[in-house]
Order: sequence, then C-alpha cells, then structure tokens
Amino acid sequence: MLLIVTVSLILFIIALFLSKRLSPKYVKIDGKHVVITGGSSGIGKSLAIQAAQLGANVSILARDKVKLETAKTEIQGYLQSGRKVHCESCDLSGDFENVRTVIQEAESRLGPVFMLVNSAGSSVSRSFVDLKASDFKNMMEMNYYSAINATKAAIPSMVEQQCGRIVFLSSQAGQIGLFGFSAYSGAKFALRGMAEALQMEMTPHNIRVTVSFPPDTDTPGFHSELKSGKPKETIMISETAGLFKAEDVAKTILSDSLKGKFLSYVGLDGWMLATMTSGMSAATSALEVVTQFFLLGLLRVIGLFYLSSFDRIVLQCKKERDAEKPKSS
Ligand SMILES: NC(=O)C1=CN([C@@H]2O[C@H](COP(=O)(O)OP(=O)(O)OC[C@H]3O[C@@H](n4cnc5c(N)ncnc54)[C@H](OP(=O)(O)O)[C@@H]3O)[C@@H](O)[C@H]2O)C=CC1
Ligand SMILES: CCCCCCCCCCCCCCCC(=O)[C@@H](N)CO
Repeated sequence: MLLIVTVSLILFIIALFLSKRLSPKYVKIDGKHVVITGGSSGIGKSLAIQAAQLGANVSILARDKVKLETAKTEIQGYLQSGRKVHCESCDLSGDFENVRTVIQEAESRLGPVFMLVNSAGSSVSRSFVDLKASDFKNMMEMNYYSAINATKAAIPSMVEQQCGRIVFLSSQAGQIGLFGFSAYSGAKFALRGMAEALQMEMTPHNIRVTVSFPPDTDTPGFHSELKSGKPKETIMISETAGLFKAEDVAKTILSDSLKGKFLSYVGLDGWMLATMTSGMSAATSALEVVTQFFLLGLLRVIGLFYLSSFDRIVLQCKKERDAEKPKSS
C-alpha cells in the first residue's frame, strides 16, 4: 500500500514537472481573429458562435454561399461590440492558391489569424466492398487535404506572431476502425499523424495543435450520413458512444484548444479511447499522463469486450441479411 502511494506520488511529481515544461498558458481570444472552416454548419457553426461570444472576430469558410450568409447573420447576433464576422466561399479541397487568397482576404479584413479550426469535412459510411474507389479519394480530399490547405495558408502569420492555435476535427472513427468507415477512418487517422508531426514543429513557435475526436454529433452532416445508406452495423456500433449536441462538442474543443491540449474528447467512451490511444502524442496535462500510466493495460482489456460486442453485431447483421436474401433453388 505504502509502495503504491509512494510510486503514485513520484509519478505525479514527474508528470507535473513534465507538464509544467510542456503545457502552454491558457490564452484568450478576445479581439483576436478566429478562422473556422466549415463554419456554416454543425460543429463549425457552434464553434463560430462560441468564439463570437468570447469576443473574437470570426471568419467562416465553406462552399455554399447561401448557407454562409445565413450562418453569418446568426453569428452576428452573438458578436461583442466592435467585433466582426466575415464569410468567404471556397472549396478547401481544391486549388491551394485559391485557399491562400481567401485566407489572405480574411486577414486583410480582420487581422492575422490567431486560431484556425479545421471543421470542414464530410463522411461516407458503407462497407469496403460497396465503396467506390473514388470514395476513398474523396474522403482524403474533403477531410485531409482541405485541412492541409487551410493550415498551410494560415500558418505563416501564426509563425510571424509566434503564437497561435490550430484545431483538427478528427473523429472517434479516427481512433478506432469500425465497420463502414474504411474510407472515412483512413482520412481521420491521417489527420492525427500529421497533427503530431506538426505539433513537434510548432512547439518552438508557441503554436499549439489540438486534435478533436468527437462521437456521433447531432448536425446536418450527421443526418445526411444517416440518409446516405449507412450500414445497420455502423449505426448500431456507433450508438455505443451515444449522440452528442454540437454546442457541447464545440465548447469542449474551444476550451481544450485555448488550454493548449493536444487531445480533445467528450464523454466516457471518448475519454477511454483517448487514454488508450494516447501513443506518442504530446503530453499536455499531468492528470492525463498519470491516468495513462495506470489505465493503459486495463483499458486494452476493457476494449476487447467492446470489440467482441462489435463483432457480434456484425455477425448478427450478416445473418439477418442472409435470411432476407431470396433463396435460390
Ligand atoms: N457530426 C458528427 O457525428 C461528427 C463529425 N465529425 C467531424 O466534424 C467536422 C464537422 O462535422 P459536422 O458539423 O457534422 O459537419 P456538417 O456537414 O454539418 O458541416 C460541414 C461544413 O463543412 C463545409 N465543407 C464541407 N466540405 C467542404 C469543402 N470541400 N470546402 C469548404 N467547406 C466544406 C460545409 O459547407 P459546404 O457544404 O457549403 O461547403 C459545412 O459548413 C467534420 O470534419 C466531421 O467529419 C467528427 C465526428 C463526429
Ligand atoms: C476502452 C475502449 C472503449 C471503446 C469505446 C468504443 C466506442 C466506439 C464508438 C465509435 C463511434 C464512432 C463515431 C463516428 C462519428 C463520426 O465521425 C461520424 N458520425 C461523422 O459523421
């Protein structure tokens, strides 16, 4: 008992020391320029509203001009006095020069980018066999290259200012590969790898990177995913982690990014997944390092129970499908 307490104490002190050295100070966005890709809908729009409430000048980027204008009007209602919201139509997965021009235009209106949130993205959920080869390419373009383009365009002014925040929207499907998400998960896992490398490069410039791993979140994007032929298996497995509100997910993302945390997650399953898949990501919280030390092994075992329940769902759905098939005589 005494040994456990002593070891814990020593670990805690080490973690505290480490995180003192590694974790940045909490920053405020009052008066700063926050750029949100995909800010016309869902999690991105909630983030834009909350950034406006905290006193930021907000730019939102997306393709559809009508949706952008509607969101702009809504965000205007939350701005603090003297602050502005700007919107710009742009296909972020397209030509980089075009993305750069759009970000430069936003900067000329609202100042250098302090925070960039890459929320633009979309998903397709179908089994590997049913997905088209072009779906895989499309997922990388919509979720990965769109974030690369926006980040490449915004990062020079952050480096010049020697401060900033960058957020990438991955997904729980960017931590665990699930039935129906082979195309989507590829792109969301890719974001994490890139973000880890980027964080190591940005640390000397006082720029913090955050990767968010939300569960299913009630947004227009989620509903169109449901309507686009999402397999029953995927629906049932994803329900494990529940359905969250866009405002709650956005609140966590914003506060984690301002604190400078690398991993951002919501809910109990979110916490378990983030702990278990912490890998070699930047340590930005002493408490997290301590829980990772004590729980990694145990969580792996708990995870096996989840996996076998997912495998049972897949098997059950296959049986149901086979039963529905017309019998060939
Ligand atoms: N909702 C969920 O269950 C979860 C979502 N996520 C991720 O969070 C992010 C936000 O999701 P959610 O709020 O549901 O998404 P929505 O579909 O509600 O909104 C997506 C936004 O991105 C914009 N967008 C999409 N593609 C492009 C593009 N090529 N160029 C510019 N803008 C684009 C859309 O506008 P327009 O179409 O006009 O361009 C819209 O503003 C996504 O990256 C998603 O993968 C992660 C986990 C769960
Ligand atoms: C110890 C181990 C714990 C394991 C917990 C496992 C929970 C798995 C649930 C996965 C949910 C995936 C949601 C994807 C949401 C998404 O990105 C799309 N909806 C986008 O539209």
